[in-house]
Amino acid sequence: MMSFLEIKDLKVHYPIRGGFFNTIQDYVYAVDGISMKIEEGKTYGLIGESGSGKSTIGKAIVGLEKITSGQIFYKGQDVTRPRSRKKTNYNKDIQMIFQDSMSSLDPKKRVIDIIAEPIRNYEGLDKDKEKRRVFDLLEIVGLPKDAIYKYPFEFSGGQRQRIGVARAVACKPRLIIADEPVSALDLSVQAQVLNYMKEIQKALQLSYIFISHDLGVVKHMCDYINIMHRGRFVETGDREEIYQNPQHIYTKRLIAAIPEIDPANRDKLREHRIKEEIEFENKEKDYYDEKGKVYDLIQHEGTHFVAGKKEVTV
Ligand SMILES: Nc1ncnc2c1ncn2[C@@H]1O[C@H](COP(=O)(O)OP(=O)(O)OP(=O)(O)O)[C@@H](O)[C@H]1O
Repeated sequence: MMSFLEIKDLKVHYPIRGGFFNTIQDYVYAVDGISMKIEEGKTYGLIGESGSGKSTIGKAIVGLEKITSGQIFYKGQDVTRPRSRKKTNYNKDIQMIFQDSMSSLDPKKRVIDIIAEPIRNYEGLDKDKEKRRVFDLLEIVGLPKDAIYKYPFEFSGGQRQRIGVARAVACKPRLIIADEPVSALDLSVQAQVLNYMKEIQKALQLSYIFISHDLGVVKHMCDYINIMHRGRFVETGDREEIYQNPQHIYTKRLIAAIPEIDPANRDKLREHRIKEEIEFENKEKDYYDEKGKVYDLIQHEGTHFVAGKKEVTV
């Protein structure tokens, strides 16, 4: 299938200023050369530890973060510069939702105004049609009609996250970038939110970029997974390739860190985790250069790519 969005060699570097004249002393290489292709109806995981650059990629794609270099193509058009985005509907078609629904939803606004905001920005429907659309959206995300005149604080965390999703899908986007959308929620509520996100995906042919630090959470969501470390992809592939046949020492370590629910297996898992930690330390120089930078990706097989020195990965 053809991809509708392509990210090429994206870099976002933040200057670190200091000294008497507040000059640039160095850079944080938050995102340092990542490429992705997004197809319709698919889910892509962006997984890595805190600080690996996941959120920065999401924000750079939706225009909340300035891109240092690289390109974004949408429907074949170069939309890297914000000014070039209008004619392709890029800003309407690519939406982002965040982990903390309490701070991302305006507490002074009622649900109708929160959800209708993008509709007002992009479609300008008359009041009746707008209200009907908001009712439809509430139904899609499983909230009652009377939610419409309430304020965000009147809902639970899981319900607020549904409001965030309703707002994100209000103008029928093609891609939603979901930044840790369930990590602030209880386990049981996490499953509910993930399930309806999947249902909405099917109904609307949506694609997702799903950001998480936890490979366990995204296991059943993602078709493709990009494992991220130090601003770069260390391993990319489809779900089976990553979970069943991980190649990079960092991916192996992340998989070993997935919590074990069954108490009978916990000791075994702890041993496995320690083994992977030792393996990581012993083999680090094969997978990272002398400055600690992740090597370029090399094809392992099919859609499975692994960063490392050639002799290690083939
Ligand atoms: N505005 C900024 N100025 C300077 N450095 C920044 C800025 N925003 C992010 N960073 C740095 O860039 C790196 C990547 O941050 P980012 O938030 O993308 O990571 P993340 O993988 O999403 O982590 P988390 O899961 O904690 O959100 C971090 O080292 C972070 O400290």
